[in-house]
Amino acid sequence: MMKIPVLEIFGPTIQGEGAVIGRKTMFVRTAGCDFSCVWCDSKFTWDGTMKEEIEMLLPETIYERLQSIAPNQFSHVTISGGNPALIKNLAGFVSLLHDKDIEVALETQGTKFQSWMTEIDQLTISPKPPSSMMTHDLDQLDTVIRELDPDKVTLKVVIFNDEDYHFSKMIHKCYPHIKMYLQVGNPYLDDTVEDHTSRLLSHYESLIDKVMPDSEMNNVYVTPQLHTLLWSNKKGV
Ligand SMILES: C[S@@+](CC[C@H](N)C(=O)[O-])C[C@H]1O[C@@H](n2cnc3c(N)ncnc32)[C@H](O)[C@@H]1O
Ligand SMILES: Nc1nc2[nH]cc(C(=O)O)c2c(=O)[nH]1
Ligand code: SF4
Ligand SMILES: [Mg+2]
Repeated sequence: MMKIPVLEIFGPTIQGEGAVIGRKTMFVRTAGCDFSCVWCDSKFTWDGTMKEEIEMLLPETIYERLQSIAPNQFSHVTISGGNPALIKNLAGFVSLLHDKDIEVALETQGTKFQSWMTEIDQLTISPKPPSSMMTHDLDQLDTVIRELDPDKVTLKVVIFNDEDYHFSKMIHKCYPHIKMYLQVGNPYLDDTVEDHTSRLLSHYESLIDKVMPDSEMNNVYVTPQLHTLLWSNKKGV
């Protein structure tokens, strides 16, 4: 079986984002991304600063590591990155987890489709808004979304400003049948910032204030990143 480039294995913790926010889960974070968002909270997955720490691991080894740090303490694993959708051979890992009765979630930005993605229980696609300084190829996004079961997919757009909000509305209009999460952007990537919780909550409140009067956004979920409210942008939580 093929090996997977892994940068972090941690948990149990709460899933801080999206459709299963609050769910007790383990995280497996893969290395490498095809984007370089200016506000990426996991830059170490692609900027080269941690390249010595990347381990090429077999699915069985990742499972053993998960069990050794949290023996029988989980029934859910979230795969994030970087962009785990760059990896051609995650099928074996996903089916190994399913064989053990473990649910599997995946975080990706929607630039690549792999056949194993149809096996994921909760797939979050997070198209990148203008503030990221990335230009999302919307045809590519559409190709990925068309391959997936709408009931297992959610969209999650990170919002820092009005342009991002407009972008989220455009995406929501294109895919009204897919659940849409608006997630407030975290500008405090240095986790030593003072008062991060009250600052983040006030950004969250501003986003709520934007959405509530908007009759075109009656079907959306508006969330903070729960883990950053608690722990700022600390690694490994
Ligand atoms: C680090 S990314 C990894 C998965 C994939 N590359 C993606 O972007 O969807 C995980 C999630 O964190 C979100 N994210 C990254 N930086 C953020 C920030 N500064 N504030 C809020 N959300 C952020 C991304 O949009 C994505 O939904
Ligand atoms: N607790 C927690 N929840 C998360 N949800 C998505 C995360 C990610 O980095 O993809 C993340 C993360 O890094 N930590
Ligand atoms: S796509 Fe995800 S991992 Fe890649 S740079 Fe953007 S936020 Fe970071
Ligand atoms: Mg994160």
